Amino acid sequence: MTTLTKSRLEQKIREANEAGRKALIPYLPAGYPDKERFWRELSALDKSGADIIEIGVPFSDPVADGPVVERASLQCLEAGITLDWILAELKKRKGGFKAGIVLMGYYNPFYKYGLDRLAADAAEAGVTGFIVPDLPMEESEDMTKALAARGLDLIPLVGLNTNEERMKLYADNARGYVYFVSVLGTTGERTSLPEEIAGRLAVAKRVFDVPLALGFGISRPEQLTTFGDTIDAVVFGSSLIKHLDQGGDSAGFMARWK
Ligand SMILES: O=P(O)(O)OC[C@@H](O)[C@@H](O)c1c[nH]c2ccccc12
Repeated sequence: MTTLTKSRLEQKIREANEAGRKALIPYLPAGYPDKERFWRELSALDKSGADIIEIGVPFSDPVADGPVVERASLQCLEAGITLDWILAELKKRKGGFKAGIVLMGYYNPFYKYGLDRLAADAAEAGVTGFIVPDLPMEESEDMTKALAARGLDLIPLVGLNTNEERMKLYADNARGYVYFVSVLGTTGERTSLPEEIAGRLAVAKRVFDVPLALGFGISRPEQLTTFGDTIDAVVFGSSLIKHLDQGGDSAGFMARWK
């Protein structure tokens, strides 16, 4: 594949690492907790240290979402949040965020929108990448191509059950960063992370040139101490949503990570 420009997402993570810290990637479902406040929280995340912001596209059958994310995104779905709305609202704010913007969503709404149109409109709206948990690598060529034509990345998800051979296949096309899923199961906070993570991360670190982001079940920096430099970025969703539900704000949540 021809790489026209260096990935903005990779750059964001490298910049954070050069400043001596892990890149921070908060996740919020689009339109959560409500349409207006969502954009305020997004700006607050952007101003309080987010390097990349992952925006969830609500979907009726979110197979990889745990209870907290699922409830939040269903609420957004019921409030009428659509991919069109997300792209139109982002377009109005283009250039307003320092952080890279990634859309996380299931394949069906993207496919229905039309992959070329999606890539064009997303680029216009300032989006820099996509995460599509239910799109297997074997079926991702069309989307990867459509996105690449606009300089956008499709972020691969790898996990504890991804063997080295398969990681190498992903590595051929990996751009932006690799999302390493810390648990076998759905999103959501965990009291402890599986012990085999460190070993699998070490393999991933060897195989991939792009940065590694760890996500699923992360709520505090202390959970990361054992992984040292093998991870370059951290993703958190459920813990941020809960923090907002309990009356907190995004800036307060981000302060934990300073
Ligand atoms: O909620 P957690 O455990 O912090 O995990 C991140 C997560 O919410 C976000 O990245 C995400 C939400 N739904 C997903 C589906 C697949 C992969 C990732 C996601």
